[in-house]
Amino acid sequence: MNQDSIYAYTIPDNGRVKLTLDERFIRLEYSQSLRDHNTFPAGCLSSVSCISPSSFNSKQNPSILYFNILWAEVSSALMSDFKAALTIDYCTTTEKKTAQLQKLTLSIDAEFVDSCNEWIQKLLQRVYNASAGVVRCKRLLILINPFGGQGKARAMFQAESLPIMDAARCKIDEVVTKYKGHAAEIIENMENLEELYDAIVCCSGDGIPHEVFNGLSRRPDVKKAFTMPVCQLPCGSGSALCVNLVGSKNVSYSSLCVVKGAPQRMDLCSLTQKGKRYMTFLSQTLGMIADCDIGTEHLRWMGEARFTVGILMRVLAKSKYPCEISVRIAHESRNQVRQAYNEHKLRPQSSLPDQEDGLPALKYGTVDDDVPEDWKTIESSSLAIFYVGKMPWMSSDAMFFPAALPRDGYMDMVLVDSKIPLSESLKILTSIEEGKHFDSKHVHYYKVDAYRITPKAKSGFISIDGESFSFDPFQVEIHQGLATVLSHSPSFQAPGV
Ligand SMILES: Nc1ncnc2c1ncn2[C@@H]1O[C@H](COP(=O)(O)OP(=O)(O)OP(=O)(O)O)[C@@H](O)[C@H]1O
Repeated sequence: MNQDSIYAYTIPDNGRVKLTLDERFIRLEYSQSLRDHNTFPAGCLSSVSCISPSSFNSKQNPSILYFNILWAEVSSALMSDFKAALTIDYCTTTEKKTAQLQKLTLSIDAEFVDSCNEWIQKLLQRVYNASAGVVRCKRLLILINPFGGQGKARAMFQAESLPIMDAARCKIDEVVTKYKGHAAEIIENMENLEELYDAIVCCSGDGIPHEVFNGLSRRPDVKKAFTMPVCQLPCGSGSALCVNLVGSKNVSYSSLCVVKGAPQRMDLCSLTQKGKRYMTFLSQTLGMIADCDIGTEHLRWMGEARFTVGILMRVLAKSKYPCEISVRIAHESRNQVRQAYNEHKLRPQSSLPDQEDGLPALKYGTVDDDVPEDWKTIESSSLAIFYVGKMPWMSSDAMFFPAALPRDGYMDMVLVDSKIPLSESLKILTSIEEGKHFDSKHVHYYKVDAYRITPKAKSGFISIDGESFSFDPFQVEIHQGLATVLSHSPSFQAPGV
């Protein structure tokens, strides 16, 4: 027998199955009699149900992608007829990035238990690629916001995520947040956080990751704290962190990606306002978008649709938001932004500057200091959209920043004036889903590394990572690769520019 192959038997009909470790998947070959009768192993109702469509070779030779495999083991208790049970826990996945937990149970001859265990060790090395930083049996701190989204976060976690994490032998500690700010407190104050857990999983919208990054920034050993990977299960009305890292709003598929994720560095920004310093990982906005985000709380029951409805109402009303923006622009024209995107996309993770001890010093001071002389100042009495983002998708139907990259050291800034024709505003609005507004001449798209915004209206909304902030001037600057996220891919799940 090839050492990458083992033989097992289907239960109860005892058909012979050869399982071979291929490059990216286990190949299953059934004996002729099974193929003739079109029967497949228990836990595998048909050839299609036990494979991922992308790895489907033929009906006769189904396969299970290593990425989809959670665990495998041989039971120590012998079954009847001197046989032991081999079980493989895995997920079937679809092209739309949904996942369903499956279990394949086969029997093996008792005399082959040792060689089967050796085969399983080889399998698990491929399933969890340690050299790529993938940790098996992860110890996960799950932070659940019971009110996130439509209040279903806990039930979603229990039903769709926990079975997958259990099957992957993860160690789960669940904490339900009790009040706004609780997640930040937990992260700031937990002793030995970095020794206890392999990742923090936010079972929520984007509010809890925002709190987690701020909690990490307040820990005594900031440098070490920011090596803690953070990720999200999409259980809120806005779950942009997950949409960008996973490319799906399916909780089961996102759970598979948590199990298979490895730490990846990501840029994080500092924001100063009214004498305080905060961390922001996703976005800052004032004007129409903030109005729709914060000003549509009464439409929360609509889920993500509340953003779309809110924007449409304001575009039709030609709402404007006077402000002064001072900005340090790195790439201004569309061509420059495209070129920067393509250069940075290929840059390896190892080229990041070494992180200093403690929270990085602010290169450009705070919002209370003078604006640096080389910044460009834009005064606008008719601005409609001021939106700055660090990730392409702001929600699963809005790719506002198609050129955003995880660690290029820039934020992407979008400015749109309210004076453009209504037809153009509507065109921009309908092209945001696929990021096509990037090419509109009415959209100003910059890559920037720092800016300040001063609202000129008496009242209004400011939204930072989807959280409501005081309607006062604030200043933001980027820290390249400061944070760590847990992701199965080093890139964002967006097509780019
Ligand atoms: N137990 C709690 N009670 C009240 N608020 C809470 C609680 N736990 C967390 N929060 C706060 O709820 C807010 C929204 O959280 P989250 O982002 O998870 O949900 P969401 O419904 O998706 O919201 P959004 O889409 O606006 O981000 C955050 O500010 C968070 O701090």
